[in-house]
Amino acid sequence: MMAAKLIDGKKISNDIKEELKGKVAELKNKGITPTLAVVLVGKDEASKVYVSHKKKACEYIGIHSLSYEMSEETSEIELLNLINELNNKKDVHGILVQLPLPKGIDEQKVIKAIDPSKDVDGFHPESVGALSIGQVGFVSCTPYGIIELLKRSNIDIEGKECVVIGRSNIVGKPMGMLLLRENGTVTICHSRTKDLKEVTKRADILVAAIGKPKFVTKEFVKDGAVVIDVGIHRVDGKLCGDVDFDDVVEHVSAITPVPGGVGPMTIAMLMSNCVQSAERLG
Ligand SMILES: NC(=O)C1=CN([C@@H]2O[C@H](COP(=O)(O)OP(=O)(O)OC[C@H]3O[C@@H](n4cnc5c(N)ncnc54)[C@H](OP(=O)(O)O)[C@@H]3O)[C@@H](O)[C@H]2O)C=CC1
Ligand SMILES: Nc1nc(=O)c2c([nH]1)NC[C@@H]1CN(c3ccc(C(=O)N[C@@H](CCC(=O)O)C(=O)O)cc3)C=[N+]21
Repeated sequence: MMAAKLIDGKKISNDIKEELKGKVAELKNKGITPTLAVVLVGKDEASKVYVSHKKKACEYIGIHSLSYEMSEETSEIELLNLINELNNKKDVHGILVQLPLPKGIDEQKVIKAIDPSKDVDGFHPESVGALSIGQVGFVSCTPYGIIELLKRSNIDIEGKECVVIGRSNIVGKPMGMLLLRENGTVTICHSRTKDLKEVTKRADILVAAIGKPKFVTKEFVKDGAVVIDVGIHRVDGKLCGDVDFDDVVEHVSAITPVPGGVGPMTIAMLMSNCVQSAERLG
């Protein structure tokens, strides 16, 4: 039995937002108002919630947010035209197209249309490429937020066994790249991994991004490991993650809760990327 330390993503994200407020004030003194364009297509309920959180965070920090809500019937061409328009607007510093997009719209094509210098989600192939070869570019907000959570909780990554469950383009893969950049020894698991539990039990730092509620139980976790829960699910009206929190909490040295862990950090890093973009683009 050990006393697990709760990693407070809400508090750490608030610290980051306070720091950003100062930077936004400096930019405004120079006549620059950081501006984020948020594009929401269709009627996905979860997306609406996340987008509203993003707008609220912008307001709090002083970032100007432009909102584009398009119907479920929007065509790919209409969306590409809007992105092109936003690419050409000098006073827009960040463009975010909320995923998932309705069926019939090619997500990769849409992401590719965003000017990489405004790609605050870090999803453009150029941003992904930059991350993988160690060049400057926007980093995907969720994994970037997880690195900040670890650093600000004084958890060392260097030399540690880091295991990521999930290999999506927006979480698992960039997470692996970032942990590698921090000199972790990285393993990425997925649905074809054999003996998943044997692999995850090696982890000093275990990141769960599977998309299955309470999937990770204590059988997956080494005593004293650090567990980061990326998952977010609404089950019986309550939020939970990919980790069975109550089952593992006694066995870990530190863990992120859901809600109040990784989610708020995703938003904070999006804000950080917007400010960075405004600093670069002017
Ligand atoms: N808090 C936040 O800010 C964010 C939270 N999320 C949440 O994080 C979770 C993951 O998101 P995302 O990466 O987009 O999800 P995806 O569904 O795109 O990816 C899930 C990954 O998990 C793997 N997987 C699925 N089942 C198993 C299994 N039984 N054993 C091992 N691996 C498995 C899949 O493997 P394979 O590739 O082989 O199919 C896939 O790589 C979701 O709950 C999502 O809602 C997402 C983004 C941000
Ligand atoms: N282009 C794009 N960029 C994204 O960054 C993106 C996306 N599409 N599509 C969906 C995922 C998911 N995501 C979350 C953001 C905030 C919370 C968040 O704020 N969570 C709160 C609670 C949220 C709630 O109340 O439901 C928490 O965990 O405490 C969660 C998940 C961003 N994503």
